[in-house]
Amino acid sequence: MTLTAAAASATDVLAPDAGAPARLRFEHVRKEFTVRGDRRRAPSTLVAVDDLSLDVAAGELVTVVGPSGCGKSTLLDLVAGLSTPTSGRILVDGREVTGPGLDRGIVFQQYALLPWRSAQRNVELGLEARGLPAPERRRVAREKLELVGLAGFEDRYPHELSGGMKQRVAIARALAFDPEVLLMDEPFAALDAQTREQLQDELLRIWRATGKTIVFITHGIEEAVYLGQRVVVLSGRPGRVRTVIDVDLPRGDELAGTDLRTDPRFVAHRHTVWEALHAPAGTPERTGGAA
Ligand SMILES: Nc1ncnc2c1ncn2[C@@H]1O[C@H](COP(=O)(O)OP(=O)(O)OP(=O)(O)O)[C@@H](O)[C@H]1O
Repeated sequence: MTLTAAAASATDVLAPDAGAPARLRFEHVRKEFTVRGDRRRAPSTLVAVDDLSLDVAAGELVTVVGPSGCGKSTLLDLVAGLSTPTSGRILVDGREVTGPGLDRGIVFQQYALLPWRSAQRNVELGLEARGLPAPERRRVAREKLELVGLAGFEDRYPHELSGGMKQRVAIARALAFDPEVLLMDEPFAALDAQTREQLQDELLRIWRATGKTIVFITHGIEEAVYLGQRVVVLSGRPGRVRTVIDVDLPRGDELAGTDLRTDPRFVAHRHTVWEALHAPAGTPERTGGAA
């Protein structure tokens, strides 16, 4: 199916379920940066994201792909409240995001663990800021480390952990204060292929166990299709929603030890995302699954 053949209205693209209120809503978000001038050039304005609208339902796992520099990280910073939109709004459960908050947890590509703290104490960090008593902090941190498959590694320091383990600690830390939304910015990009695939499965398991709403940014088309219930494809800068693709694939027990990546439906979805990424600028938006 070509992109033009399945063009759909922007409203269809925005609403995963018209009846359910969005957990996360982007309303015509635009973000400009001022680029410093020099002796030859005057300062200028760079539009990183423009008129981006999207709804993410509670409990959804949405992946976001787009060309390098199209504003993916900018978008995540905006949701995290680390920067503010130039215009438009971002809402979490109907409340406008105006700064960082405990309703949003973030996992970056670089684990950002404190090297002088054990895995357990790294996970406890956010809980200390909330003023949770020590026994409660320890209990929650142990529970989250167990959830990410690190029971028994509580006392290890970051330098004693593999890259995959460090990223698990970072995920446990983000989950520790029980955020509504988990924001993940290319969290597995620095890992080797085998560890990455393992953590993708772990993330799906954690997502099913916790029911969190997850927005996952990635460069990888396969990763986007493997993880996402919907794949949001952004256009080149300024980033706009070009296409939203529903991914309808067998999950969990249905898979029964088979390699989903070789399933013809997976291959078809991957191709659809590839086509969307490589479509010429100005191609109409579309939504739906693979052809
Ligand atoms: N603080 C800033 N000041 C000026 N320009 C910025 C700033 N932050 C980002 N940009 C610019 O905004 C655009 C989008 O950057 P962003 O990092 O969001 O893209 P991205 O899609 O995440 O890129 P990549 O896939 O390569 O990581 C880029 O052109 C970048 O140079």
